[in-house]
Amino acid sequence: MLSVVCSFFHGDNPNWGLEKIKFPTKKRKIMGVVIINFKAYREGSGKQALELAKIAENVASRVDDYIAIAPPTIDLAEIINAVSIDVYAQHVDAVDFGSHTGRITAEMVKEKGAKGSLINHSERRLRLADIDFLVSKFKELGLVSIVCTNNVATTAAAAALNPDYVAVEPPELIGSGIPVSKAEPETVENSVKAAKDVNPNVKVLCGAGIGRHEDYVTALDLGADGVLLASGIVKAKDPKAALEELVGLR
Ligand SMILES: O=C(CO)COP(=O)(O)O
Repeated sequence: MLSVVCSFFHGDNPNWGLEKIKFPTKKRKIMGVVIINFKAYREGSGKQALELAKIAENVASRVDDYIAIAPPTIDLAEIINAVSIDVYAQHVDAVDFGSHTGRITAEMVKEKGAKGSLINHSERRLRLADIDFLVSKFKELGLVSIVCTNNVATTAAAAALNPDYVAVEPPELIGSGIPVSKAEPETVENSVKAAKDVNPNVKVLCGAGIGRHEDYVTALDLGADGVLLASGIVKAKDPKAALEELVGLR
């Protein structure tokens, strides 16, 4: 996957006799997965969630990267009806329909049109047996499973359950603005290796502190299929500009 990336053309070509001219860096041509988790941020819920979803849809329409969103559950139905990009839940409970007050089942989010869900986010951890239950249930229902993990060992364990994606996010870097792909490249690289050793079909995302184009490029260079991110876009002063920068449109 080494150079899916090839996204930089630093431009002085001596053959053209234009040594002195610096051509602008051209960023596009990176086609990974970008999943934006709105969490329970004020900027990512209610009316603002809808605005953010439309921004993601607009940017997605201008690139070949796979851009999807995970808004709060309460906003899922409205957003799914309003945009054409894939929408994921942030969490579902490991239960079937039944007497479970306040719970959300996988069937419920599927009925609303969700593409899948994050499972076991570090802010919403589950027991191993529950993760296994959900991954199997998602397969039966045709939902896409994204199992979040915190390190190399748990990434390998999650990959063994055969989800569609694993997403490694060191909790100490979440929301820090310090990108995992720069601060802990070995975590990303070794997670990719460990996950693919166990399950060559699983796709691997990394997340925590990702916000800039170079963080995304580095993640792909390290072998990841893409990034899972939140605050870098959701809490940005100008989320549209931030997402455009992330995917290399500016
Ligand atoms: O938890 C995350 C995405 O699920 C990462 O959050 P930040 O992008 O805010 O670090």
